[in-house]
Amino acid sequence: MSAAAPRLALLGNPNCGKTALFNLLTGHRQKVANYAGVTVERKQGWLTTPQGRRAQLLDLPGTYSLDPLSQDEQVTRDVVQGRLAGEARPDLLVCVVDATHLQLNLRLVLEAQAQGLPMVLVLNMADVAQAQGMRIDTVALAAELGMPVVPAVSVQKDGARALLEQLDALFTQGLAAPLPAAADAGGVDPVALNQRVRELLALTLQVPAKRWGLSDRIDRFALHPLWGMALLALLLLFMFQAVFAWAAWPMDAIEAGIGLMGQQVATHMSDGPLRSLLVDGVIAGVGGVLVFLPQILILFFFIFVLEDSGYLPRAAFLMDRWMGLVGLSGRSFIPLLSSFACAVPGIMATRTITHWRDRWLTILVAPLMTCSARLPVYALLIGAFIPQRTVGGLFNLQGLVLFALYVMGIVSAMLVAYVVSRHSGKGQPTPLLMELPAYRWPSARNIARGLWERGLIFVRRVGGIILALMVLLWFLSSYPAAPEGFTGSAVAHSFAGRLGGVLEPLFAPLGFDWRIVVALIPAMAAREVVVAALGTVYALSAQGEQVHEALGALIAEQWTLPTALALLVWFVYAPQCVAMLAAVRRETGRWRHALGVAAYLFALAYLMAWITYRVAGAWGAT
Ligand SMILES: Nc1nc2c(ncn2[C@@H]2O[C@H](COP(=O)(O)OP(=O)(O)OP(=O)(O)O)[C@@H](O)[C@H]2O)c(=O)[nH]1
Ligand SMILES: [Mg+2]
Repeated sequence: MSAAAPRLALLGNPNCGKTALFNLLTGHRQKVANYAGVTVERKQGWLTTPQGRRAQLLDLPGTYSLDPLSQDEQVTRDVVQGRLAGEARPDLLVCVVDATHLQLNLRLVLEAQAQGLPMVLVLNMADVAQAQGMRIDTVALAAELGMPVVPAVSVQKDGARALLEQLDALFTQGLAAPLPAAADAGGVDPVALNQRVRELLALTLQVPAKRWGLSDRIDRFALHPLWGMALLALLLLFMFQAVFAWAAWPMDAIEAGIGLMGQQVATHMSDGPLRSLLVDGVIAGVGGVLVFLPQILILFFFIFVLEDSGYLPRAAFLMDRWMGLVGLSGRSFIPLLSSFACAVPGIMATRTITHWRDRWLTILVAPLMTCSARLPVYALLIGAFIPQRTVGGLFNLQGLVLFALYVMGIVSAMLVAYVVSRHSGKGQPTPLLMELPAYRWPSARNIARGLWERGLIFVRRVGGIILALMVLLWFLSSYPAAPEGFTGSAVAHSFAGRLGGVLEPLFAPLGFDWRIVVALIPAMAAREVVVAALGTVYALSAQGEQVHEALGALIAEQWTLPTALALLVWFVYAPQCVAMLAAVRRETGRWRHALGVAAYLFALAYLMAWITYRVAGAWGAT
């Protein structure tokens, strides 16, 4: 790229649509959602103006002020002031404001003016402002502020045309050289700032008389201490019911397809290592995980709807009091909720938490939220051991058990937070200051795109790391081959079987036999690998009629209920996820912290699985 290409940076309050604009201009697909604090690091892309000029565009975390409170806001200040090592200051600030919240948003614009950089003001969400009957005199605003002002709708195909044309005009003119930044970023007098904002609004903004909006009416119910909680519980319960109920037929279809493929290969190939690799390693292992694609997509469908609608910060508001009781702040809610998808972005999202103590506590318990990689494990075991029964005429028992496992993770997280915060001294309770965005219909395009991407990620994982691990596991479980006349399972004679045998005594108190232990080892890389690994190990050790049975049916025959329950509980706590531990190391800067997380999770997993095994056994569930 040409070294002379101008560098543009997007600056604005949280949730004003910077990332939506960034995606529209650069064609990227960064995460956009209807709550504050979605973007926590700087992202870079390229845009092309209608006249064919290229410019570099930076997306930044949202901030209310250039006087940063949290780590993500600090990134924004550092970029704007050119404090980031190895990175020049931007040549132009593209200030984005939510046109429906000018009073709040203009403060940052005025503060940014003290930075001495050329600026453009984008009045985003122009569609919403118009629908609310607002009128903004852009000409007067531009004259008052001394910078170009353009409207934009960042979620519409051509919504940034005015901005692009304005950029062309600016580039033709030549951008002014930046002046040195004001020494003290937050040094603007807040009283004077508010006064100036009021003046500007009086001159340029016409709003219709305030009506009770739909958002307010919904919120009277959704934020009610009692009804609001009931709604939240119902929403979550419905979600887990749907994960089982809606996924049934697509899963059956995928399973049938994979079964057919296995049979075709088995009948058309001559017996030998290659056939075994394909049937037992690839098809039984990898295919076994692929079956869970529909459930993962359904889970993400709900997560996307919740994110896009604006409901999440309401849930955070409802939960704030309860989180305070265990020493967590309401700010922890969204990072913890993101951890339902995956703990890695959840741990990254803790950058929005101001106090280190609150942040560390959130990082510590984030892995206890049930991530989507555990879903295949849960679904496999629930499908095999929990009967498909209707409870109370309404709920399906499998969905209820799944819900209970999620609740178990949440309750454990709360208990751990409580114990740790009691022992690490009382922190300052930080009040939850959070904007409640207006409710919005989730955009079908956004959701479809998100699901497509999620599906691709899952299939790539299955075809990449899981496939590779399964080939390796197949090899380790097939060699050395059992000698002629060896009685018992051939797998037990292999490398993997011997290793499983050595470790078996350690896990025997939990009811795990050597096959489960063998499957737990590759699952260190990623939790859902255990499903594939069980598929491979059981396919290799299947005899006679069992050869054509699906994994679920096989384990239902061979395991006792206490073993299955203990393994389920193991995965509520399981520390097995290299990516999560690496994220803890990255965000805290210390290996010690990552090892601490691994150790406490392992201890908890072992203890809880043991208790489950003993209690279920004593209950007579054999
Ligand atoms: N109707 C409408 N919605 C918009 C517009 N721009 C963004 N949105 C929505 O506003 C919400 C916030 O958008 P984001 O792009 O994530 O906001 P952000 O400024 O990057 O937020 P942070 O990263 O948290 O600072 C999302 O739900 C978008 O779909 C717009 O012009 N019109
Ligand atoms: Mg963003």
